[in-house]
Amino acid sequence: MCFYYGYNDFLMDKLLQLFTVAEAVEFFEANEVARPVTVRTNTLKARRRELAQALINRGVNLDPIGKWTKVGLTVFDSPVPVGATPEYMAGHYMIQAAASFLPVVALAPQENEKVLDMSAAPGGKTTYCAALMKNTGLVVANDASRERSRALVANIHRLGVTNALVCNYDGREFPKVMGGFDRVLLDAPCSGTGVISKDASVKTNKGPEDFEMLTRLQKELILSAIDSVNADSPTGAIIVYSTCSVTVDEDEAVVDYALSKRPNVKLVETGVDFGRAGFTSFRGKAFHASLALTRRFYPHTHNMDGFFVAKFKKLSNKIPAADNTFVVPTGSGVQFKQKKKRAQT
Ligand SMILES: C[S@@+](CC[C@H](N)C(=O)[O-])C[C@H]1O[C@@H](n2cnc3c(N)ncnc32)[C@H](O)[C@@H]1O
Repeated sequence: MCFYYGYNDFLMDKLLQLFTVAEAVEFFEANEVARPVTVRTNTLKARRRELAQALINRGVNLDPIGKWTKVGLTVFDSPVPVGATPEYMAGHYMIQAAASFLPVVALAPQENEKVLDMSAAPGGKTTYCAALMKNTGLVVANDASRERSRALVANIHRLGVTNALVCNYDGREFPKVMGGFDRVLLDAPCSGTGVISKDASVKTNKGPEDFEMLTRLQKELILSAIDSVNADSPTGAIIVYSTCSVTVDEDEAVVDYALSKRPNVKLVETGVDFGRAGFTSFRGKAFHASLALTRRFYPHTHNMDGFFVAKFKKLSNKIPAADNTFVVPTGSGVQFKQKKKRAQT
């Protein structure tokens, strides 16, 4: 199979652990085929019906993506490049993979909230958040890479987003730089095993040390994301963790780690009513039972990129720590460590 599909032994083993052999073959086959081109209507500037008509008038053959989104269109074929139409230039839509809508659907940002997109470039999800918030409140669009942030800034301008602030911190520096958010999206840097049809180099360019490095970073980032949210937010206190990878190490294992380190959060329904439930155990390791609330999306079952989405609700700004102290994270209002009072007997 490695030879036939062109994967290295390490990744082939990892992926085979996820599926029966028959389903693994379906997954590998789906990775050989490009996913449909999809676009998201930018509701800050356009309505889907009018956008669809404008594109049809240019000879584009399209349809709504599905019942679960009111803003997505699938483009079957087009006589003009969809990234160069006057409607595209005017910011009426974003070319965005259908699966990449899902973390924002789960995040469900509200008008006038303060939202952090911790790893935002090139901005598909930031601009979707801004549209749902109708350009009110604030979206802090952060990405560690200044280079990748150029596209983020360009998309923010093209789509007419006026409530975003772009910055280039390492996400692990939050909430020290800024905290108290109503919602945080961590669309984490990952191995990209869900998007092999777009980038076949993933088949061979990742080894054990890459996974070690990535999962360590994902674990550090998810704790920062949680600590950056204000549990007392009257409308939110929500964290969404997503990846475009299907490996358990980068998905359920990271979420399970976060639940163990931050008992002040719990998993909740993602609000996406399709996708497969996350693993509650894997290769003999049991995860928290609530991992069943997370969602997995696969190219061979949903005809979209492989994706993982988990949604947390933060219950308290205090982190019960192992040494009997409560740690109140910086940026959430108070900055101190306090000895937990012993229960009076
Ligand atoms: C999956 S991509 C984000 C895609 C983006 N959310 C979108 O929808 O357009 C992951 C991003 O994480 C950024 N990144 C990597 N390490 C980071 C870190 N330590 N802190 C913040 N961002 C980081 C990368 O530069 C990359 O742009």
